Amino acid sequence: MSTDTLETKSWKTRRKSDNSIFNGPILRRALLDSLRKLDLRWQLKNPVMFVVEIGSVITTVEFVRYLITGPASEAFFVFGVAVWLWFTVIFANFAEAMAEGRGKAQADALRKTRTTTQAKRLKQQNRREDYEEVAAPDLRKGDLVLVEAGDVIPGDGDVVEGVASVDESAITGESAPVIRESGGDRSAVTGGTRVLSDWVVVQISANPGETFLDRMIALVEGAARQKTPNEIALNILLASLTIIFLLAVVTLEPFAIYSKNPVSITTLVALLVCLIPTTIGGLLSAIGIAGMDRMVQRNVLAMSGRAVEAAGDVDVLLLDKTGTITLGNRMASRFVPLQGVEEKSLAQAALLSSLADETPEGRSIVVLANERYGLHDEAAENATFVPFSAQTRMSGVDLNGHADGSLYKVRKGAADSVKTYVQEAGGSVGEELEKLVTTIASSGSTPLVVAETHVQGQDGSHQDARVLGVIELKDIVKGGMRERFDQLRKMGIRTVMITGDNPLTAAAIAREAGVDDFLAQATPETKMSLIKEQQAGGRLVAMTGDGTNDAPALAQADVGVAMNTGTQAAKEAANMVDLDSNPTKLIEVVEVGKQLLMTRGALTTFSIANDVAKYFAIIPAMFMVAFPQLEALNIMHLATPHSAILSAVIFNALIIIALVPLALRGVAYRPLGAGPLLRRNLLIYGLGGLIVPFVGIKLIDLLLVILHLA
Ligand SMILES: Nc1ncnc2c1ncn2[C@@H]1O[C@H](COP(=O)(O)OP(=O)(O)OP(=O)(O)O)[C@@H](O)[C@H]1O
Ligand SMILES: [K+]
Ligand SMILES: [Mg+2]
Repeated sequence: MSTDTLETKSWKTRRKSDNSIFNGPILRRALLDSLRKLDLRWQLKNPVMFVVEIGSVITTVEFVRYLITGPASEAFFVFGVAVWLWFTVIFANFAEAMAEGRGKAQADALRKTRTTTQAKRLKQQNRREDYEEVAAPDLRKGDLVLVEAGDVIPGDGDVVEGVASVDESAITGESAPVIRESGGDRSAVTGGTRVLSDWVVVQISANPGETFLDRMIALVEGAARQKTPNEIALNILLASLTIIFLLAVVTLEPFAIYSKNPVSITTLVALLVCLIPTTIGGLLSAIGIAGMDRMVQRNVLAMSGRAVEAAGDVDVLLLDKTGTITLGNRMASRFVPLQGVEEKSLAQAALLSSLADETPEGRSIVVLANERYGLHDEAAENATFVPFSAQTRMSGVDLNGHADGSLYKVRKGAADSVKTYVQEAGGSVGEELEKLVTTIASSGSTPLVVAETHVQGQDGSHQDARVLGVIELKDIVKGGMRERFDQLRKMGIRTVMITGDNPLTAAAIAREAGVDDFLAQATPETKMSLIKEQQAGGRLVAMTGDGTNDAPALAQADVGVAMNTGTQAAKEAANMVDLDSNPTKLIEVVEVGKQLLMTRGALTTFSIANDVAKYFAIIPAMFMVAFPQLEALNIMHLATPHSAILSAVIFNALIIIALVPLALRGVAYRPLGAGPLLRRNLLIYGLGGLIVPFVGIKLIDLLLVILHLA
């Protein structure tokens, strides 16, 4: 038992202590992997590096040829070019392997937390005593299992009965236990976590091999990674540039032969490699993997690279109110009867309507009725319970008491829903209720209206409906919300709170939390259509939520972040899961996304600018003998044609390895608008890309001369 707790700790500690990118074991594994990735089949997915590797093979063959035929000086030069071309490919492989390395180490640690547990599978529903022991891998979707204090939860699922505190450190790394309970938006449990106290019945929601832990392992390991549309587009651009330069270089040859100064194959290959965008070609995939990894560092699991990119461009953020902006344990705090109704009979009706209400709201009503009025939850005879739904916004009970077929119904729910219900049953709703609801809602609390109906006669012809009073549900806005929303505003992101609650409560909470806008009385459908509307206007929408009623919207959003505490439905629909269940995590998610886009943009700019300088180094070197007029181009004054070419190739390889840390860490993020950010990057990486190679190639050339290598 304690061993896997230890493993758990090590996965978190590893992550925390790991902020230096280069650590021993990861480095060793990456070095080996960069040799493994020399396999040409692997290189096929990266056209730029594929061409470089073919060039390495050609120059190696050339070297062997010169070894045999001489002259030795030429063999020496060709050897230098061949070696540095191999290095170019290996450095690019190394960048990718380093990016993958941390994920692989985490996947290993996670695998160790997968223990083979025994499960207590219930033979029938509602009979907790009656179970059989089976191995966790034998569980299937839909199975019900009992998990008691001390047991490891055998698979992913939703709590359908009971409340328990759960140690989820195996996946979240947080040691504080969390509460998981049936009925509300905190029902999801994850296989491999442990129940600390009490018991729960869990309905298994994933077959073996498809669990959250499996998906998490595949994700951090990069096994599930696919190229994003942006990456594919950039790759096509890089491939096109490569083809253009390839054609340009090939057509140089007849030109050179005509000038009676044929250029060697090695020189042509060197020229080609220097001109094609090897820097970004070599670092592109590392940048993407590192972006996903930075999400994991922040305890966010991004299911796709596409979601991470979309996060960088988000315009609108939709947040759900209860549990996301507020603490979410909406508790009944008082019963307020209408005139002529006794407080106790309101409490009695409220209790009756909540006996089978498994939501936290419902349970809190039972508790309050109990504490305040000593009322007890004796099971009602002949009761049909009406569970809460986000569509009806009501819950209650029908009591079929008497032989004469009379019916007694109690309903509680959102004010407008219950009002409509009462009016449809022939009752009336007065001024007094209106005022009461307004007062409670304006304070940010949620009013639940309680009504009763007596139905008489076999055909239900005689109905008598009336409102009894209101239950006040109190909720609290989480701390630090306003600051976070201010920050989002600075980043150019609009925040909208959406809630199933009434407009007055929504307005009060919205004001207190400092969101830009809100939408009240939202159903799952309206949440979804709001997102579609925004998307139709060309905006990228992010949404955070936890409830089952958020699931369709989470799936529709460009970036859907589900709280780990939420329901399985929400977690499955979303394309990110926040293990810390912190709704304002989206700020960090956006930052990581922006950082990814900026890093890719900056290194692409740098790479292309960079190649210009190599052009100035190599072209004069190639043709100076034949065309002395080209002296004007020879602004770098490199020692010899050979040293010029070799210096350019060496620089071209070294720049990749030099930029690996930047590719892995990402460029520094600043909350600036898109315009200033672009200008700043063009200045640094465009201008830098132009200047750095001139200096670098010149220095390498000097060094080669000093060392008598050229
Ligand atoms: N157990 C319940 N029984 C009856 N009515 C309820 C119950 N729980 C909530 N309601 C009413 O239904 C409304 C809608 O609830 P729903 O869960 O869809 O949204 P919400 O939790 O208020 O908001 P959010 O979407 O931010 O979570 C609530 O505002 C409340 O008035
Ligand atoms: K290049
Ligand atoms: Mg809700």
